[in-house]
Amino acid sequence: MSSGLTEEQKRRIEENRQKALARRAERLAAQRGGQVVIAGPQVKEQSPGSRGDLKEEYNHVRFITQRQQNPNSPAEQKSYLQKDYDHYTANQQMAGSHGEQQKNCSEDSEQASGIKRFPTTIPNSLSYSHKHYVNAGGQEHGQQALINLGTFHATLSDSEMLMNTSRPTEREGGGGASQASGRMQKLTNSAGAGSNFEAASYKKANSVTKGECVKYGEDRFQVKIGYNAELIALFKKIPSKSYVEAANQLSSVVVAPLEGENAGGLTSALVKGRCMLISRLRFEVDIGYSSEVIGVFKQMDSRNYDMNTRKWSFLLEDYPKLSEYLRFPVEVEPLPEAVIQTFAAQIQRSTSQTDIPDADLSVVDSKIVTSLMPFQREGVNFAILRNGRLLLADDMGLGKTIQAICIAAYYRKEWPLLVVAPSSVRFTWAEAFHRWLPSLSPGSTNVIVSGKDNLTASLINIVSFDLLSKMDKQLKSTFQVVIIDESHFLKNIKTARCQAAMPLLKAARRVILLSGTPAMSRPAELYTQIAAVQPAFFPHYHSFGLRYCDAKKMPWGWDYSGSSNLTELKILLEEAIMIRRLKSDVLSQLPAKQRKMVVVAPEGISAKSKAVLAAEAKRMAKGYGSKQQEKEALLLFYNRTAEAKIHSVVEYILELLERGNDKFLVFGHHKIVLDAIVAELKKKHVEHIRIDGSTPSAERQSLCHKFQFSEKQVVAVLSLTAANMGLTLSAADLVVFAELFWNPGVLIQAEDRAHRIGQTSSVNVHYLVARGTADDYLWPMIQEKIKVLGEAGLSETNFSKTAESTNYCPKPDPKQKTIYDLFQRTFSENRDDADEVLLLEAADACSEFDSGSALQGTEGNTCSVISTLKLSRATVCQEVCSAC
Ligand SMILES: Nc1ncnc2c1ncn2[C@@H]1O[C@H](COP(=O)(O)OP(=O)(O)OP(=O)(O)O)[C@@H](O)[C@H]1O
Repeated sequence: MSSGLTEEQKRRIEENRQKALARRAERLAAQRGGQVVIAGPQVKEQSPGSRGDLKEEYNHVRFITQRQQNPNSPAEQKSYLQKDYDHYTANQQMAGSHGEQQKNCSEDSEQASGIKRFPTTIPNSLSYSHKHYVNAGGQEHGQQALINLGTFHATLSDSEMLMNTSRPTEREGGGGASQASGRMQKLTNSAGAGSNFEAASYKKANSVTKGECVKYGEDRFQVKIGYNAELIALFKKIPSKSYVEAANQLSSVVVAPLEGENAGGLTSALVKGRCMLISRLRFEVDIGYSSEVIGVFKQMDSRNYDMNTRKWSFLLEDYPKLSEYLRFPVEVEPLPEAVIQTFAAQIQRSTSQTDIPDADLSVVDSKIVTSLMPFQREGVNFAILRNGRLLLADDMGLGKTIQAICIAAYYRKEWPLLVVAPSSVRFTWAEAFHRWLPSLSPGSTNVIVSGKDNLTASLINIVSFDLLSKMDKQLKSTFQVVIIDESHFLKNIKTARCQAAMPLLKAARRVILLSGTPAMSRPAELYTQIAAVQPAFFPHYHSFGLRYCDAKKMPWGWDYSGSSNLTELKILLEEAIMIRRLKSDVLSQLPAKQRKMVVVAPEGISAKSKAVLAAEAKRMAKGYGSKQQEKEALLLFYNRTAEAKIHSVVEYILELLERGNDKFLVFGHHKIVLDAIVAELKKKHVEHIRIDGSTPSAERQSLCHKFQFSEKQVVAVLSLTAANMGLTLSAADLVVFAELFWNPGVLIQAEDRAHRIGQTSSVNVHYLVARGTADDYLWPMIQEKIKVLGEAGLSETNFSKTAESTNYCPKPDPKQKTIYDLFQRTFSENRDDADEVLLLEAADACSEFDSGSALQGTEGNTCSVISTLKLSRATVCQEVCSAC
């Protein structure tokens, strides 16, 4: 409403108002007479200069400060205001830190000390059971006297005021503020409350007269209110525009302004706040100061005041009562519907589930059930308690796969199952299903390799994110059970993969999202995953954004990149959506190393490479005349494997980076592999170190130091043969083998660059294995060798039990058997002649370039493989082997 006042009128009104305030402060100070003493913490006197530091939420403090800045304010008045301010400061502390804390500690001492305590109940007179209408014309209307306050700008004539003098009784007041009124409460303007909180609150406890403004004719309004002498006195002294504001400064009066107006036309009249969940049982109200609000708070049995945060909190069971009491013009943002739904049991005081019950997993293969570690079993229980819809956000390497398979198997009757995963791990998923669920028949997994494949061909269908978005026609068929591996790949709602997946997820009965890093930088990234698990929680992104992303309107639209109410979001997630354990939480249940075989995507291997490898295998299957020829053939096969794997290896490393993995080590043997990885890292501006045979020893330590202590260094690219010993790289807890090696000792030593003193975590080891390559023979051989070493107590770690790899054996066809035997013979039977010799040959051939190599100083053998290939040793060695 526009005032239409001249500047002079405004100034006079303001002056009058200041005077009224000053008078009131004086009167209240006299009433106190220095006798009301509040026990509690010593209140620090605030200097005027310090006011600017006060928190914004205390609107009344701002208000007072404005006045003090008013050059028209009399000096005398200033001193009152200063007094009021000091009182406010003292009482603010009392109302909160002291007032509430003393519920526990000072109420007893009060009696003993004779110190007066702050009243703890809201007056009954806040109700509307008796209305007294008084008008400026002085007509009394029966029981209802109308105070017609004239036009908004007029001055009230003192003598004309007639009042109904009947006072509301305790009984008439009913049992509480808005309970009786059933309508919105008007709580005081913070300015008034702040100006003399202590005395005001004290009086308020005994009697509060509640009223409201209503329109009366064209340009007038009335105040409907019960009798209140203080109010009448005030009305007589001030200009009408200031009535409501001034009235609300009286602690014994509550007047709701005209609809659409704030009291006295001031925006500060509203007391604004918001409710936030702070634990599974409690919520907090963050609100501007108001004595009445505190009065309401004190009616709640479960109230608690936090001295540090200066905030009030309550049990959720008080939420309905409190939200009923705190109504306009107390504007309190309620708890989101998602929170109310999730914590309905606590709100309704029914007992809430604290322990997750053990699910009956008798329908699931016993192999997987008995293999679950205790925390994994808890994860499965959590999922089943939530009807198979969850985000499993365990740290990397904690076995999300086994848990997801177990959860999905619990709902086996609802299969076919869809698994959506990064393309590099699709085959690893297929292997894992067969490993953990031996009851599955061999043909029950269907790995989709092209957009033309049938998405529902088998009981278990595994597809990459990218292919899923290309199979839109088939997406019409729904799956009841869906697993999404690395679900943060869906964080951007605009991507094709997300748009393809979301309808599927919303339609499915069970949704199992897996991610070690569900959000990497901001809550906005969680929205799609929350919507996938609980579509009803936040049907609109905007409401989620407002609550948790500190959404801000910008000239170009809404900015959701911030964060807000994170404690509440965390509790909500943990209660209804997500289970997340960090490695450190479950370290005692974990083995020191967790090895995993990753079957890389075969599409990464070109048709040409496949043909070359097939030709090599065919030749090998025929056998050779001498051992030397056998060795040479094997090494050639190994070289070809390296070439073939490059693309898939690089893809896997990029996926690890996309997941936001911390530092990790990548070991490879061939120079072309390391070169390709490094080239890609450079392209993507990923900081890394590289240590291979050409790295001078003087530089190795400084590179290691850089990797260990610089946050920026993400990847260490290492030569299997030149960097498997003597280096400490424990800043990483993930080791990736881009290539296999026939000597498990070398692999274990390489793993131990991360798994060594200084390592506080369990180390994850990923072996990248490509089908149709030398890996088909190397991998089972490595497993076998490590098993033997472990059984003989010669290896600290083995692949059994928790670190066991997938069963990955060459198919029992005669050709493969021959090649496998060839590998076994060459690399196992005669270790001195094979493993070390082959390894050292390469190093020896180029030791002149490799002064710091771990292999330096080893008795050299000639690089017989190379020489028999009739190529220049140095050239081939440099081209092939990264040790050089
Ligand atoms: N209970 C278990 N018994 C045996 N092996 C296990 C168990 N839990 C996990 N593992 C093994 O630990 C390794 C890591 O598990 P998995 O790949 O499921 O972890 P993850 O949490 O999915 O990690 P990432 O986030 O890297 O994908 C795998 O080799 C897996 O087989």
